[in-house]
Amino acid sequence: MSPACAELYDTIADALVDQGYYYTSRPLPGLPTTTLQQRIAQLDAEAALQRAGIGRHQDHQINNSVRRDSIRWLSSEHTAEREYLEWMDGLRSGINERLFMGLFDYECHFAHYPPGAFYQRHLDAFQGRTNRVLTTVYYLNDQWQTDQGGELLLYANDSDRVLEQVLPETGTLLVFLSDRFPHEVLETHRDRYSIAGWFRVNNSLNTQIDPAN
Ligand SMILES: O=C(O)CCC(=O)C(=O)O
Ligand SMILES: [Fe+2]
Repeated sequence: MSPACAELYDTIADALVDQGYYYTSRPLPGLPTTTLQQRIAQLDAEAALQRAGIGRHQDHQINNSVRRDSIRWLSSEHTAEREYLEWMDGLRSGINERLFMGLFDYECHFAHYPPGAFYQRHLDAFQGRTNRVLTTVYYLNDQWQTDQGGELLLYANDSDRVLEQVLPETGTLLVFLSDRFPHEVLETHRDRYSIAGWFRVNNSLNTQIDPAN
């Protein structure tokens, strides 16, 4: 691990302890941008993204009033995707070494929100009822302007207080405890690309489905 990474993991771990989330709009060392932008553009052109639903397996359903994005899960078969997954695996060990969170694996999907798309306020996990413990969102849109909508609003738990209003600008990364922070994606006025992911614990006793993803 390079000193730059160790320092970054310290910063992220400290932020998670202090406030439950970490947010930076500064591109991070080793985290790809251009290759992932090219990859999602290619997938989009090939119509390889599919409308996201809510609920899992037999409960999976498309609900236009809740979310209107299209997604595709990343896999390590493609170079750009693998580099992203490897970076997140480094972060996983970095956080485990510092906070003993027992993060076991990581899953993530590309998401495309076309103009008019949004995702209503939701929690990624309910307390004690999921194995998703830490959410990441990474953005891939150059030159996002404040009048283009599509911001992510991160709320304080059980209140309407907005903690962060995040422009989905290339290189911006947000990491937060999945069961603590309600959030929403405001209606976007231009195509909006991102990667949403979840670090999970290995909780095989847990049979509950995850809400909303
Ligand atoms: O794209 C974003 O800003 C957040 C997406 C999200 O909340 C989710 O996929 O659960
Ligand atoms: Fe979410």
